[in-house]
Amino acid sequence: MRTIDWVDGAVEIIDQTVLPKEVRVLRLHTVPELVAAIQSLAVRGAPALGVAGAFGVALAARVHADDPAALAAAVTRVENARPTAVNLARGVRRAAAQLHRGPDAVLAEACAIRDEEVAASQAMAVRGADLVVELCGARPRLLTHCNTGGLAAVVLGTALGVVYELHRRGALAGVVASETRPLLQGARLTAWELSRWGIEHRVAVDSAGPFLMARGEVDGVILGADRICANGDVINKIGTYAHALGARRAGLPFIVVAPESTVDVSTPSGDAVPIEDRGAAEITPWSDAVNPAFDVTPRDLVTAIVTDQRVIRLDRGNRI
Ligand SMILES: CSC[C@@H](O)[C@@H](O)C(=O)COP(=O)(O)O
Repeated sequence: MRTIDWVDGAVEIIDQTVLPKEVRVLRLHTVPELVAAIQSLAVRGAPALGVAGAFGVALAARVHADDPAALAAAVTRVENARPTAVNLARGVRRAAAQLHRGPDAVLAEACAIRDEEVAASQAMAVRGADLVVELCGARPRLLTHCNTGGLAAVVLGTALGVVYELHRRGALAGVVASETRPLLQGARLTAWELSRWGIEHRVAVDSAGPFLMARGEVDGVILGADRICANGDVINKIGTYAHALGARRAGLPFIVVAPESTVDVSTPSGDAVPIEDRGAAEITPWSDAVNPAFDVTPRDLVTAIVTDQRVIRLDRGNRI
């Protein structure tokens, strides 16, 4: 099942704001509807955002075919809907590069991006599972954070695709899904996807992660990325850095799985990445708040990055 697609002239997504209580399909016909879905996290996760961005340009190209100024403004709105995951701007720019050839060419490019992400998920699952067995043992217990499944990547996913592949091989002893405050992508979305796949798992509060590692309850950490910088710094959901510190202290492998579409060599390091702050309303009605949605894990805490094309062993000095 594709969690985002182009169907009969509209973008169809599974509304991730209402899972797991309800499986609701949303049809998005306009750029404002698509931007609202991105900003509410009805569609989210770096690879899925790349596809959403490209489909957004396809919507804009149809509606504003005769109005170049309105078309440019709509494309910019989609590109700026969220700032951190590089896939969104990248998907938008790739699709927008076809605008001079007309709406059908834009849609074809967006569908190509979708298909590339599907293929990338399958490649990462196999390569990542091989690496996990090498680094974490034959039947590891893994901790993951946020949601990196098909919901975040059209089908299968990045880190969660690796988890699925290990399960398929009979090479998985357990999964801890870190709940992922404040929007609970782990407790709601990852738990839902693991249940659908028949994979046993336990949800833990985010702050339990480093303690579970110290107590010997997991053999490795595997998660995704929203942007991988030229120096190897990894930008991912807030809480990732704490898990990386815990893994280092416990001597555990810390593995990042992301497609090449998330690798951004034009961003030199984590310092240069705009980190979305989602405001106080998401976390407290009583106080001002600081609510960074992502953090920066420095490259020296990362054991390896698995993409659809390669394994980058940062622990061995490999470079992006
Ligand atoms: C395969 S998804 C990798 C990342 O995009 C994921 O870990 C993440 O941080 C998503 O953040 P979100 O704010 O839910 O879009």
